[in-house]
Formats: sequence, C-alpha cells, structure tokens
Amino acid sequence: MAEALLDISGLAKAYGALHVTAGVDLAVRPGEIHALIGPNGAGKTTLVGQIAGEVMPDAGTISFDGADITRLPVHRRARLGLARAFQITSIFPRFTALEHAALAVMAARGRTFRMLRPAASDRAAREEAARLLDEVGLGARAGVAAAALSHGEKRALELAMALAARPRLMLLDEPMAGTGPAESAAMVALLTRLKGRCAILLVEHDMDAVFRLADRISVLVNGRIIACGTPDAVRADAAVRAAYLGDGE
Ligand SMILES: Nc1ncnc2c1ncn2[C@@H]1O[C@H](COP(=O)(O)OP(=O)(O)OP(=O)(O)O)[C@@H](O)[C@H]1O
Repeated sequence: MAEALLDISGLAKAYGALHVTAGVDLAVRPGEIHALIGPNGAGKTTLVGQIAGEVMPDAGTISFDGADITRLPVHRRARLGLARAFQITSIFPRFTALEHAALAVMAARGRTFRMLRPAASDRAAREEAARLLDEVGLGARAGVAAAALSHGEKRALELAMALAARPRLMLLDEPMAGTGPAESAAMVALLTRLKGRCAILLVEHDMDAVFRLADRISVLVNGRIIACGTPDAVRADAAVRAAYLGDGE
C-alpha cells in the first residue's frame, strides 16, 4: 500500500457538547482523489478546516509527508504543499483571469520573484499564469474579467490559482456546488485531467461526480468515518447505504 501523504489520527473537535469531529482517522495517498462525503452537518467542512489549519483540533494528530503539522499555522502548511482552493474570484472582479492567476503565482513564489527586476518578475508570473490557465481550459478566456466568467469558469480559475502553489495536496470544498449539469461535467473532466498531478481531498455532495472521480471515498457521519474504500466497496457497504446513500440508490 502506498505511504500516506496526509495521515490523520484520532482527530477530535467539539463545540460545547457537539462533537463535530469525533476521533477521525483518515489517510490520503500521494496523487489520489480521495472524496469525503457525508450528510449535511456531518462535520466535513470542520474537518477540512482542521487539515488546512483554520480550526485547531482538541485532540489527535495530523501529519503531512511524515511531518507533524497539527499545530502549524495555515501559511506554514501551504509552504509544505497543502493548498486549499477558495472561492476567490469575487475579490477583484475587474481583474482578468490572467491577472488573477498571475497574482496567485507571485504570492506562491514571493521570494523567488523578488529576486527579479519588476518587469521580468511580471513577465515570468504572467507566463506561468498563462500555462496554468491553459491547463484548466481557460486559455482562451485569459483576458476576460473574472466577474464576466461563467460560474464553472470561475471554479476552474480558482483551481488554477490553487495549482499556482504547486501543491502536493489540494483541499477542494464542493467545486460542483451551484453548477448545472454541463458545468459539472466540465469540472469532472477537468479534475480527471489533473488526476495524479497532486492528491485531492474532495468534499462534494454531487454523488455522480464523486463516484466518477474518486479513487477512494471516506464516509463521515456524526463526526466519525464509518467507511473508507473504493467507490465500489463504499457503494456496497451496508452501513453507508443505511446511514447515507439510502437503500434505493
Ligand atoms: N464554529 C462553530 N461553532 C459551533 N458549531 C459549529 C461551528 N462550526 C460548525 N459547527 C457545527 O458543527 C456541525 C458540522 O458542521 P460542518 O459545517 O463541519 O458540517 P458539513 O458536513 O460540512 O455540512 P454541510 O454538508 O452541510 O456543509 C454542524 O452542526 C455545525 O452547526
């Protein structure tokens, strides 16, 4: 079995009497798409927040590439290769897709780019940004203001911006939310193309997308992982069917 890139053990977080993360063990392997599914309020977003460093756990450990990152702040985790894709395109609506991607590239390589003259650093960032946009299928939309992009294109731009950090693990929280069937299919195709480039922990309610994309699926119910395995194994799991998918699916 491949060594885990992200290894979570006994993670716990309570808000008052509510145990939102109740002893989670979870391992994400290098390059895999690992989906985290579960009903509303199961604790998925809180778990992702703990992995990203935004929410401090009460107990348990998170290790990344063998290093204990349980108490590290967000920016230190990012430097180790842990990136979270944010819905970020509304911050500078008049900036173009290319400018957004270039900003992300410069933010990720701050020190490297400060060594260059301003014009050269700008050119290098734009070249890399253009490559990233090509990669997510936005090459032809580089000059379009972010606000004018379609919903699905904005999600693709956010992926390009997260990829600018050259992450080894990307945390993706509901990339299909609010997308129609065509945009959702385009996002599945895009994530399929990116597969293997970095590991992805994918939180998603769109089960069709999850079962198409995921190498493995973990099912979180009431703050606990009740099943983890391949899509086929999870689909066949009696506890999962009872707790989450419903016997009819
Ligand atoms: N800061 C907080 N203070 C108190 N309760 C919280 C806090 N954050 C989350 N919760 C509660 O923890 C539970 C889990 O929330 P969380 O958002 O992690 O679930 P989720 O699985 O992501 O849900 P959804 O699928 O609806 O996004 C919910 O009952 C929520 O109200």
